[in-house]
Amino acid sequence: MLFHVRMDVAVPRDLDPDERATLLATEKARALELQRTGVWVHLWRVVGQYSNISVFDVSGTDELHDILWNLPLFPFMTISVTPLTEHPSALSANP
Ligand SMILES: O=C(O)CC1=CCC(=O)O1
Repeated sequence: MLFHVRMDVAVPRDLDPDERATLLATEKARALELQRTGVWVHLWRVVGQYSNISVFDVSGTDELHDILWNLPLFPFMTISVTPLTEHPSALSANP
């Protein structure tokens, strides 16, 4: 199942700089790992915002919830999820 996910990031400004660097590095490593396995299909920065738009390809809501809940940045993100299905006019639906 495909899900459109928006993550708005708000890391506290007073977070210790070393902690911040470690947090972001850990998040990046996890994001790269999930992209390499094909689960995190798209990861785009929203222009001018500390936000991303992502597409995940997972077995269902439980897997997606588990992935998002365990992201290192999860405590500092507001996340919104939209389930996707094939559009009848998409090329993929009209071979
Ligand atoms: O910077 C972000 O948008 C949050 C984030 C998600 C994956 C990653 O590496 O950073």
